[in-house]
Amino acid sequence: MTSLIEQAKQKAAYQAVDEHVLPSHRVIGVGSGSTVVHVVARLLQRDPELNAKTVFVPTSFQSRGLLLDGGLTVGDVEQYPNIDVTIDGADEVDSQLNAIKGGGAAHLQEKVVAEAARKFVIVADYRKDSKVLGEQWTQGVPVEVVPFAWRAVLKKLQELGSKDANLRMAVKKAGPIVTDNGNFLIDAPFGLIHDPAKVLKDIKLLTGVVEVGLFCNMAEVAYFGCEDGSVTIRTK
Ligand SMILES: O=C(CO)[C@H](O)[C@H](O)COP(=O)(O)O
Repeated sequence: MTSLIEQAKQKAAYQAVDEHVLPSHRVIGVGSGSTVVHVVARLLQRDPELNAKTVFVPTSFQSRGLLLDGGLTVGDVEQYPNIDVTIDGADEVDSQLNAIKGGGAAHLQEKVVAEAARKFVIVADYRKDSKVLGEQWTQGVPVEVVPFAWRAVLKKLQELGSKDANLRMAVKKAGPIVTDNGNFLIDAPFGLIHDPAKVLKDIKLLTGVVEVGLFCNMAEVAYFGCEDGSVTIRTK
């Protein structure tokens, strides 16, 4: 039996695909994570002739695999810098549509693919819906760092106020997780984040930081699958 959470993810993903992936679109950005599995499932239900005329730009090893397994054509931002729409999940979304991403360690490519799109759409279940970032997602802001600089960046993050910042460790591998880009990841909790754009800027300026999992003023719309089976749509 499908869990409530899984149903919520599916509802949000299906509705977002139905409302934002248009027959005229030729390049679609596809995010990463468990909600995006449902995005790809819905894309695969479209007219195969339409999908054959469309290129899909993945944001991780995981989403590339989903697209290839589905027989879809994949491309990258180097070939397709102008994306019609990108649909991705999120770890938390605030009332202004700012988001924390990077729970799956993929936020660098996710941000590039989202920024390349004319429209960025978020899909999530009800647990991700917050007024202020940091309410629900308490493990911290994901910060991708070059391995050489991790300890220096950790210290700077602590100085910025994230005293519990920590290197994300791997499961089923000794040592830290390594991102798809060969980097390390620090999770930096900042409590409630009332001004995410300021936190993003402060962290991004630290030498050795590659990308920060704060997506500010990027999403045009978010779809939240709710516990009662409905979908809440938040627009700017
Ligand atoms: O940012 C991400 C990966 O870096 C994901 O979109 C985010 O973690 C949400 O994942 P899920 O849909 O599995 O809850």
